[in-house]
Amino acid sequence: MNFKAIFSSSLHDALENALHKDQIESLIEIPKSSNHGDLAFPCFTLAKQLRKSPAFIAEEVAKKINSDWIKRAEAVGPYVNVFFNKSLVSSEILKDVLSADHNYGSSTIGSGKNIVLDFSSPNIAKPFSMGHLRSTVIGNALSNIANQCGYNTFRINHLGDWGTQFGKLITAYKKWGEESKVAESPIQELFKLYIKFHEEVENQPELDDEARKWFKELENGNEEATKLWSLFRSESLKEFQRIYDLLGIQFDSFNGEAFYNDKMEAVVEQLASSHLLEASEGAEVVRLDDQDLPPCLIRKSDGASLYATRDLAAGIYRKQQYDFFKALYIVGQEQTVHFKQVKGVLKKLGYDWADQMEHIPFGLYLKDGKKMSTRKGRVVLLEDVLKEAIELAQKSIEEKNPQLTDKESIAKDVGVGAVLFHDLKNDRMNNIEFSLEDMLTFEGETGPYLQYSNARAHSLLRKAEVQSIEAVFTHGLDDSYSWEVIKLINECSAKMEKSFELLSPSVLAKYLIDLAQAFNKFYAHVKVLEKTSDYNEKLALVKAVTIVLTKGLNTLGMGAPKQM
Ligand SMILES: NC(=[NH2+])NCCC[C@H](N)C(=O)O
Repeated sequence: MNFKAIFSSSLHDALENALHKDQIESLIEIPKSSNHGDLAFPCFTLAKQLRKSPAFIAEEVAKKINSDWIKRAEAVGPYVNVFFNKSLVSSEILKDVLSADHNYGSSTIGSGKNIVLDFSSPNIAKPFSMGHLRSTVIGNALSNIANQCGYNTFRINHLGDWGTQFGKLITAYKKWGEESKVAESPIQELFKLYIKFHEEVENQPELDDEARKWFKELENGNEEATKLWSLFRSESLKEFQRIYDLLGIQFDSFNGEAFYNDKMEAVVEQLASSHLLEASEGAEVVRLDDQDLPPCLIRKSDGASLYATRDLAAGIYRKQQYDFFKALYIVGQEQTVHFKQVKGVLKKLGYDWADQMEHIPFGLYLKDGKKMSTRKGRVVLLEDVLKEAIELAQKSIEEKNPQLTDKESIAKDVGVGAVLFHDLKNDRMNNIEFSLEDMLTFEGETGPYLQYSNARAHSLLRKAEVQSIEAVFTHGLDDSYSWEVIKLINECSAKMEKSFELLSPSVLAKYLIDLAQAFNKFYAHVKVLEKTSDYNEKLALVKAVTIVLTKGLNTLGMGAPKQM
């Protein structure tokens, strides 16, 4: 139900075409205090046009407002304030929600359009960093939000599984590596080897040449190199998969950088034949001075390809494969220049669709105000974080609700949800202070608070012991607490769309907090289980809250347990 459209259409009739409908709609305001109505129309623009005082016009217009949905219109100074017919409107909205059920909130604005999301994309043989966590969580939520808006999505994990570092790793593994250790804890061992390489190279610079040679071998398909590389890759993937399983996140493709190994030559040739490739200190680059960007390095002096070369090939491949409406790259802000360069080069090749590629950056995780990094000892391993969150959730359930049957899976939903929500409620560009305690409290703007509100609504429905709620409402709800909840429920699909438009899950996250807060106020003031004449309506509202909260939580990538 579109409140603004109802009001503006009624205003349009009242104003006898003095203003255009769109113009009216853009002028309508939501009053700060609900004492001033649900919507208000300021009469200044009209006053100028008609050369009468705004207050006089407000009086005239208020008298002419006439709609079944609107209970009362009153002039207050220069404003026309309207109050909607709460019982009529709420019955209508509740009918909508109950009949749409879990489809409520979905829309079709994106139907027939494809969105490619490149997210998570950790680097093989390196720990999964907090930055990768943010990319994973934000990318997953954006993909779900896009689906709710009707878009088709393709979720791609662009694994960092190619590049000169694999030459280093092969060199180090051949010198110091042990197969059994790598099999036991692959990423830890491989990362150690990588660090050892960097220590040793200080005194033995020839190691660098060896590493370069091995990467060349790898690029040329040498059997030994390829075998080692696939071992590193598959062992690392196993570890990453454990994290994805914990998070409940899936991908459509794990085509990482290596996938483009046989697709880069074509791009390089195209660049050459378009006379875009220039020699620079033995390497080959594309100059982007005209875009105020540093040159994009395409090929090193030894012929090896680069990160950017692979992203160029990937961009072209994805356009062909998915004919995307948008290609989103959910990657930390430190790669801003890189993505500008990739787009810049593609545009120079005449690919105007490069404008449909969008880098979606995000801020850092901080610990005690400093960047949480994998290098300087401030490393926090993600799997440990998630496991600790789950354990803490389990303890709290054990204390609060020891008789629950499904404790383990609920603890997982709550623990993981806490970590996810702590991230997603922030505007994505903000830095986030990492604190497990803050994440896991049941009060304030947290994941557990949302999940708990939803579980509380479910528990009311269980206690009411009704088989099903009939969507036939004879009374309607007309108290102010229900009304606040109803108005929020009605915003569900608009919030989904806004979240996608701004490519920010925080819009949805904040909306869910508002809804949970309004519901908890309702719960505190309205005796839901008292068999009043509007008993059925109250239960319908509670049911509608569970539908919207569950939809919202799932869209953010969180579980929505019915009990906790
Ligand atoms: N198409 C891309 N470049 N995606 C992002 C890759 C992120 C990269 N593996 C990193 O960890 O920094």
